[in-house]
Amino acid sequence: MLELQNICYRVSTPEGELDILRDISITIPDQRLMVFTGPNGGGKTTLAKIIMGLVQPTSGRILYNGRDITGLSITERARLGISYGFQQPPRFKGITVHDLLRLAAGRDKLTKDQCCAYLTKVGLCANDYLDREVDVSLSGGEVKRIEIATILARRGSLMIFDEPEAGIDLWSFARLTETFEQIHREHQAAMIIISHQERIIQLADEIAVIAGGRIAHRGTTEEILPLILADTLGGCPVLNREEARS
Ligand SMILES: Nc1ncnc2c1ncn2[C@@H]1O[C@H](COP(=O)(O)OP(=O)(O)OP(=O)(O)O)[C@@H](O)[C@H]1O
Repeated sequence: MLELQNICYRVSTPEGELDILRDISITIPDQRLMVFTGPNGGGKTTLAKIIMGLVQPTSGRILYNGRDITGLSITERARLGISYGFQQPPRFKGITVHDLLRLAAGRDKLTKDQCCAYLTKVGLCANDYLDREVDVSLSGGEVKRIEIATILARRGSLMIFDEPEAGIDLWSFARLTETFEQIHREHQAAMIIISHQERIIQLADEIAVIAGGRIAHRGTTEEILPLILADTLGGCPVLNREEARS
């Protein structure tokens, strides 16, 4: 179980101090599929990076399975089973897709067939990709899918995907959605998926709408999706309601 307690993140800018995240508290039980959604710049990626240890919160605590991991490095968190797929994945010149999958799997020795299975889950054919370098010759959508395959190969207990739909074609997206569904159905891991896609939002056990550095709203798909899909001519109804309350 992941517990975020009163997470704040403040940065100094030439214009002064800027609060990116303001007192975020949320608990994500094991095997839960949580979707973070909300307007651009709301703070979703920053929160995901704080969970992974890429960004250190200004204040607040992160507990994973009861242990305080706030001060742990990325590597230590990865060892505990947390993995994160970047919104814009890095490339690794000189490293093949096969190497990357084997590195991700760690001690598990991956056979070619297993690599093939992971690539298939993201809509890629192993024959075409296993020996290719993860360099600039790959398209954005290909790198994105390869990175997601490495997260699957890691077999962690908490997988965080940052806009997995970005740059991915409709066919691969459908395959990817099935993969998320399967992981969830088979209780393989907890997942946090940052997404703006209705199809992914529909998979969620719970949705958190993050806006202005706060959790503006939380609820089930049934509660949140109609609000998001409602007429937004006057702005986001979820957020408007929050503003009216405060
Ligand atoms: N180090 C920083 N210095 C200044 N501003 C920052 C810093 N890190 C994040 N921000 C700002 O904080 C806000 C939240 O960024 P973040 O990437 O978390 O948003 P997001 O909800 O993931 O957005 P999107 O949906 O566009 O990916 C943005 O306005 C961003 O420019």
